[in-house]
Amino acid sequence: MLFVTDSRVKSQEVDTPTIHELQKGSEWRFEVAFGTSVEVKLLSGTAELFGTELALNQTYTFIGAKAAIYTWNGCRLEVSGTCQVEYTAEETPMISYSNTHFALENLRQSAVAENREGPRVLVVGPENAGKTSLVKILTAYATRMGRQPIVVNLDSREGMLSIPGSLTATAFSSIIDVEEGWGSSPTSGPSLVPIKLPLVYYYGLPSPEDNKKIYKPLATRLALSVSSRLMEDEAAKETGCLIDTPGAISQGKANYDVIQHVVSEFSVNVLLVLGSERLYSDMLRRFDGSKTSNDENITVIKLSKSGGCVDRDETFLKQARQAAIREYFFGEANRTLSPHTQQVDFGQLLIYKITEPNSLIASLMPGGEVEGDVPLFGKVEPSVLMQNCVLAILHADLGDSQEILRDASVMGFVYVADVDDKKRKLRILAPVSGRLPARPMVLGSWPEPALNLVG
Ligand SMILES: Nc1ncnc2c1ncn2[C@@H]1O[C@H](COP(=O)(O)OP(=O)(O)OP(=O)(O)O)[C@@H](O)[C@H]1O
Repeated sequence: MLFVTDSRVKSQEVDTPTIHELQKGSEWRFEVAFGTSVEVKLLSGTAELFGTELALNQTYTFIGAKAAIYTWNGCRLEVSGTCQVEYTAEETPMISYSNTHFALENLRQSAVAENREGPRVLVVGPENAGKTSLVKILTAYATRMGRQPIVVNLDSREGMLSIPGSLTATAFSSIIDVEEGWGSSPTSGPSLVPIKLPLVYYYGLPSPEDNKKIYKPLATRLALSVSSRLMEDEAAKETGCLIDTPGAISQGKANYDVIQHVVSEFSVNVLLVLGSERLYSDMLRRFDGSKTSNDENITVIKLSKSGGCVDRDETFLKQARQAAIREYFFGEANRTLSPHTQQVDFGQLLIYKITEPNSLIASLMPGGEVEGDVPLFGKVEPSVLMQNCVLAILHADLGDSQEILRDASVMGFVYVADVDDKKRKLRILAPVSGRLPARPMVLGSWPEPALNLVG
């Protein structure tokens, strides 16, 4: 979801606003394409978007959004602009989602009483089952009660407070931005909603299956950071963590090893299974009644998928990824950032390409002797193929081994605006000014090259 003040977009909003009267327990579902905008204002009553309350009389602008505004007690909404799809639904799973939140609250209270960690919650389910939306709702409900959940995103297809391709962990102590969803964390400049700074790892591939030898260790790194944060930070310890996952690990037994890995690394004690009877029964068989490493029972809970969940087509998802990359560097209308371009020589950069064992290119990678036949990364020379790609700068040193590169977190991302093969120079867009640090950089294949970021 994006907010922009663009005259081309605004000029389409000439129609008079529509008023929606929502009965208690219902939601207004809407879809807005990229390139058009819809403005929503709460005129009376109370309403929330994926758990985050809307303020009365404030105008929220949505671009490239598929979402729902739910009301517990009834409300009036004023809507301007054209939605691709919009309707009101009386039947929603919100009561069971809120019961889940209160069940987690009970676990948090007993964790405090027994000086243990709050629940570590894993959400699994097929693609578009509403996993991310549920994690947003549970995060928003927890923060509304003054809790501080750590939210972990293990879905590299979409970024959470970072660009797609990354895996993150973030402490949420303040509200989620209504217009932005998770949004991206600003690389510079002020923000209306308090800034959340994620810990970022770059996986650079769309699915865990693409390279489990990188994916699983990254999940382990995140789990280690989360557990040390839970040890050090009382508010986070009481609340526990909420983990979002990619649909791919829930679709077929071939990837259950990834679920097993995440459950054991994060000491997950609550497994929420969304929208699949078969997955629920598989998870029950595998985990129900088993114990975590700290001897707590693992509980598996089935939740139904919301009828509002929409299958997003590839064009929409691609536009969302492009918007997330643009936003990382440039921010949005109410929070513009100041990225900086600079020329660098080919020789100044050390770039590694992430290996995809399933792809043929991998077999052509030079060097590397880690784990079996295929190296994790291959050194690559800058070339025009990198144009419009994003590179992750790692918290690592130039001579570090493949395992250290694999386990290193991300300092920030840069964008390759231009490559001049003849002069052996690149034009790089960085979020902040100053010389690029002398650190290894990683090129993945996800997200795909961004279009025209600097024109
Ligand atoms: N109640 C709802 N009304 C309208 N849209 C909704 C509703 N719930 C979810 N959506 C939308 O449906 C889409 C799929 O939901 P979501 O991203 O939560 O699923 P997911 O299981 O995380 O998907 P994936 O596995 O692809 O990451 C999203 O665009 C989301 O905003």
